[in-house]
Amino acid sequence: MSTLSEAYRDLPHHPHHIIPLDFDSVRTLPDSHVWQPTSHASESEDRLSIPTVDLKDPDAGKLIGHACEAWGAFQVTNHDIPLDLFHEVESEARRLFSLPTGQKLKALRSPGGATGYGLARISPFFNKYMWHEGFTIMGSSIDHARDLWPNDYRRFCDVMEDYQKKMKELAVTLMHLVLKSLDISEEEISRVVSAGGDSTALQLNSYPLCPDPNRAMGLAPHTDTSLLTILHQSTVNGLQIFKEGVGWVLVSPTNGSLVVNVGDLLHILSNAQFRSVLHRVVMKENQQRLSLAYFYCLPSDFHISPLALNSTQMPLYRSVSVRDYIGIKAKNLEKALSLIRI
Ligand SMILES: C=C1C[C@]23C[C@H]1CC[C@H]2[C@@]12CCC[C@@](C)(C(=O)O1)[C@H]2[C@@H]3C(=O)O
Ligand SMILES: O=C(O)CCC(=O)C(=O)O
Ligand SMILES: [Fe+2]
Repeated sequence: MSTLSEAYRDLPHHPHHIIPLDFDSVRTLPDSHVWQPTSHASESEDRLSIPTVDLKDPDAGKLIGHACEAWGAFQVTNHDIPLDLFHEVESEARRLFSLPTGQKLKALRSPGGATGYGLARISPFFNKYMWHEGFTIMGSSIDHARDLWPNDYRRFCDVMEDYQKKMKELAVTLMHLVLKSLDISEEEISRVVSAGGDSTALQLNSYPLCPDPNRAMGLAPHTDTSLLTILHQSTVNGLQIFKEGVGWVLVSPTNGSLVVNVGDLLHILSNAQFRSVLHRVVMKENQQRLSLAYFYCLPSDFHISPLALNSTQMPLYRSVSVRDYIGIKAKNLEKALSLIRI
């Protein structure tokens, strides 16, 4: 077995970094959740934003290539995924996160597990806790859903399955456009894209209503491990991406558009021509925030190395299996890429 979940199985977490706070029971922000004030690129933040690409534009591939180079992220419109589907997934996510804490803990991610309810995997790297709860799905969600709703789990599973299917199709389309813009041979493109097929994850994120949003952190700065991540954010602001020389730039939700960002695996594959982008979620508004993140990855036994090389370029990264890279990242977080540099 070389599934993605298997790669996470041998990287156990302490329960302190799995079990979220009982958010409903706290009236003031506990000290364990108070972060230093966060900086903003205040002036530029309002003017600058990541590029938007219309997927039906004949130049979409070129535009996506530019966006991945300049920003490591872009928004995509005209993707043909019906708005209703986002609403259905969000409504099921809301149903899950509004369960009583004791009930949610029945689907808790196990210490050596990859799926289920819990804190973000990056939690152990920070000395404060994030104002966040997540639910990770890899393939079928039936086992956890049965534990949560013994008599009424079908709807949740069906909606999540439908969403993952649509996301996979979109991810394949985007991957082809992205890799073509890198001047990679058709053969290599097919090898990478077809390998990605079963190595995906869907993460439901909830940022509950917070008693002191200015001193809390939704999701701490991180890059995704994926090739590409496709994110749907509900109507509430909070996502920021880091742009070199500018600072943190807000990515406002716009109705029906999806945020796509470059992950570490594409960063390696592109020989750093495309950069995995640092992003975080700040607590801006007095509302619960939901997001749906779909990670398109590669199987754990896939050996990844820079492919986008012309005759004069040297590879910047050594070849590494996805399993080993995930292990390096689990120990070193943001230093992982520099640790595999040649
Ligand atoms: C396929 C993935 C991608 C994971 C791990 C695994 C399942 C859950 C994903 C996230 C979701 C939240 C941020 C992140 C940083 C986290 O802590 O868990 C992501 C991580 C990664 O991109 O590394
Ligand atoms: O909630 C968001 O907008 C971002 C979520 C995210 O970065 C992730 O799940 O990796
Ligand atoms: Fe992320």
